Amino acid sequence: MPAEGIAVHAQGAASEADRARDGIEARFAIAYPGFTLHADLHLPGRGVTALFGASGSGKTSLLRAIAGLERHAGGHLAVNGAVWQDAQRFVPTHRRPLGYVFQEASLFAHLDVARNLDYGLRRIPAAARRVPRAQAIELLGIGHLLRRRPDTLSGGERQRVAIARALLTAPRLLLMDEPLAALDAQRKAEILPYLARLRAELDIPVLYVSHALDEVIQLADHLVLLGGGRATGQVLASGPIAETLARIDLPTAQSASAAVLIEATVQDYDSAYELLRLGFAGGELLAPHPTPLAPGTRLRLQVQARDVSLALAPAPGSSILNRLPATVTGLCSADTPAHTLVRLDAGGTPLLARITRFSCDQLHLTVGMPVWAQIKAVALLG
Ligand SMILES: Nc1ncnc2c1ncn2[C@@H]1O[C@H](COP(=O)(O)OP(=O)(O)OP(=O)(O)O)[C@@H](O)[C@H]1O
Repeated sequence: MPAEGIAVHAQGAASEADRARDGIEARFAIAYPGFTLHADLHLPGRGVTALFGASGSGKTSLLRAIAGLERHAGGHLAVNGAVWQDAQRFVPTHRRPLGYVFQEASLFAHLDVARNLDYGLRRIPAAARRVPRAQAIELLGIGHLLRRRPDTLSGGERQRVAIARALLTAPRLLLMDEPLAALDAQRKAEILPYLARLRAELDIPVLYVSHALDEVIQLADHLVLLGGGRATGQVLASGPIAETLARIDLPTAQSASAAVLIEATVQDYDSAYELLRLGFAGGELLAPHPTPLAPGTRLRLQVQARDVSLALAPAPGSSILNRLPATVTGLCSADTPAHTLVRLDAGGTPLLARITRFSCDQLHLTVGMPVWAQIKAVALLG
């Protein structure tokens, strides 16, 4: 394996170096007894990249390789121009400017929140700090918790402290390994907006391991999909989130929970019916919401493939609010023999519809056909 890694690097040294300056270059051949994963990734140097895939596909192993917690011969890692591993060098984990947030927050039980944060700060000279202490506290909403001990905090609060502490270590890369997996749905919903704020307000690239698609749709800009069998992990795709989720050749689209991401902007609010009118490239959508949101607010929407039905004409007398003219751009079998997955284009925005194979045959759907996409529910993801 080392020979392969070096050869790839030597062939295009100049262009590799240029590319690596902007982005994360990660090439690893991970080989454990009974499991292998070859990854050759060029990831954006900013924003959130999700490492998503089934249990055992190698997400954590890849993250540990990137952190330098496991040393794999022949590996190559450069983060926005800084080489952390190649044929000649291996920067040990404690010398890598990275923050690591695990599933369970590992705070010091005998220290209050303020001292837990200061512990992160100790080894970072003031000039090197990238996120001021006050900003980290404000971003994670933990100002009122500073005098509390970790055992008096909820799981979500503990995790917010752990994230703030990771930010204070002046990271050039933030690694998060299922940081919400130990939380119940309510705690998860509480903490997700804080993570979305980090994405919006900090210029630190994040690699985010998850196997929860809703989390990924809410947070990620780029998606790395891992898959494979029990003994072999594989990178199935790596690309911008919206485009990659709509690829019908991938298991994400073929599963019963398939969904696409639409970026929309609030147009106005009908307070009599508590409905938001949202604009996006493919038209307008209405979504119930208990409170007004300011026009111009940008939102991520999740549209489940199972909530999209198709009609050949705009059906009158239906309770479905959202109907969009669209074109069929792809058809393939879904997760069960009874279902078909239809890819659609609505004014440049890809959509997925999971319909019965029977309906697909009844409508004689073919690629290129104009249809009406009827969307039963739209989840607003903030
Ligand atoms: N240090 C190790 N030695 C041997 N095998 C390992 C080691 N670490 C991980 N594995 C194996 O590598 C495979 C991938 O594990 P990994 O934890 O990376 O998967 P994952 O996608 O993060 O899974 P999950 O979502 O369940 O956390 C598994 O089969 C695991 O048993």
